[in-house]
Amino acid sequence: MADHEIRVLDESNFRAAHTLFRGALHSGPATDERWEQIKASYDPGRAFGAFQGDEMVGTAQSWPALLAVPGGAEVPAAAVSRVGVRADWTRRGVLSALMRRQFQSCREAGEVVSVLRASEAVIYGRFGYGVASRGRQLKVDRHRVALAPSDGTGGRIRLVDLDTATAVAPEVYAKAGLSRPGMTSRWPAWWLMNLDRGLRYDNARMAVHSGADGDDGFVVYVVKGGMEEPHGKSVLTVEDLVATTPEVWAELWRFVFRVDVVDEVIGELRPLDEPLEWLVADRRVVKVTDVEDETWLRLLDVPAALAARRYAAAEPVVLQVRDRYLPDNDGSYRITPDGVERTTAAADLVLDVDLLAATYLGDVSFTELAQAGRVDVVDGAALARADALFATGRAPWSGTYF
Ligand SMILES: CC(=O)SCCNC(=O)CCNC(=O)[C@H](O)C(C)(C)COP(=O)(O)OP(=O)(O)OC[C@H]1O[C@@H](n2cnc3c(N)ncnc32)[C@H](O)[C@@H]1OP(=O)(O)O
Repeated sequence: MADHEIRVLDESNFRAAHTLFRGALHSGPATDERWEQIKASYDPGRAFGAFQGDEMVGTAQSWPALLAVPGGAEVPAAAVSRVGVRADWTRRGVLSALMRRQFQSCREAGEVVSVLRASEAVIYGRFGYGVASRGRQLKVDRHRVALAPSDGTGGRIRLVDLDTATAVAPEVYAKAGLSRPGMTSRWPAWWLMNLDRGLRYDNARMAVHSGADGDDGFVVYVVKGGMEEPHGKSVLTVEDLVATTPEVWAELWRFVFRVDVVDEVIGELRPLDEPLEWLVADRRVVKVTDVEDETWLRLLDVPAALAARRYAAAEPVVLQVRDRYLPDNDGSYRITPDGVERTTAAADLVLDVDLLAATYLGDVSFTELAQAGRVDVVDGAALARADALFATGRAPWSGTYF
């Protein structure tokens, strides 16, 4: 019998859970002032604790969100976060128990998928999470930036204060919509924990673009170094950039490159196919310094998830999916451009549910996975069919870090 039990947390133990989570990541407890802001981000019924008696030894929580899938549908998703097990309790099955409980409760809430950002890449694959989108880290020497000619947008960019920022940003985000596979809606606590916190405590700035139809894009950035340190490099990091049109996207980046007393511009977890190189005259000034996993995706309800996305024109394929944690997902699925059905027909390709998640938004092809020996190939010709069916026009990307 397990030496701990999982319970739903309530207001009386949210703070202890937060302190436990921060401790697991080697940070100290939040101050009273910070906690006043953070406590609203705990959703009753969505946070769990692992207890031995009255002592909490592990925790995990989530927020309800929507995930955009290929074809444009938005499926109910759990955005999982604040996962931690006390260092003296690790490797005793506490996270495994928390995950099982969380899966159960998310499925009861009708959530089709869950998404998270992983502190370490070795943790979540066993629970059926796969890397479904990635981002690239960019470094630009601002002194070498010459912007390619442009007519601009005819709009205007203005710096805004905290009150305006917190009013405008969610509206612009809604206007822009979840325009690529992998994007998620942003829940109220996300804005609080990111935009509000950044502007209030971390010296972030927000610039808003407005055009003929009002506010239609914004960029949040923070500048560090420079004047604070003698002879230091001044580095501007783009934290968030949301645009309703490609023209506004370009104008916001041009604005960023024009901010004075900046030596270097950094973009973190930017889309793999963001055409920043084409915005500048010399494409070599845009250095890709890293490519990292962004969305870890768990298909909680495989039939519903497969049915929610669209498929490109190609001959059908039968995928057999293995799911150790949620065995009712186990089985074969016939995928066609017209829809998906469970089938007893022989499988063409066999793969684990974490790898299906990796293909789901279009980040990796079946051929690539098969080449690495991660897919069992029954019919080699099916790889090209599966790749064609699952192909999407754009690299999946979320842009919402939590
Ligand atoms: C979404 C987010 O919040 S990401 C943040 C995640 N949190 C952290 O990184 C904080 C620091 N780490 C921790 O708190 C813990 O190590 C956790 C939460 C990652 C894992 O908790 P544990 O209770 O130790 O996991 P549990 O005992 O259930 O492990 C299950 C399996 O995963 C393996 N595993 C779990 N975490 C790790 C890890 N970090 N590295 C390698 N293997 C791991 C275990 O060895 C075990 O393998 P087994 O089934 O073959 O025996």
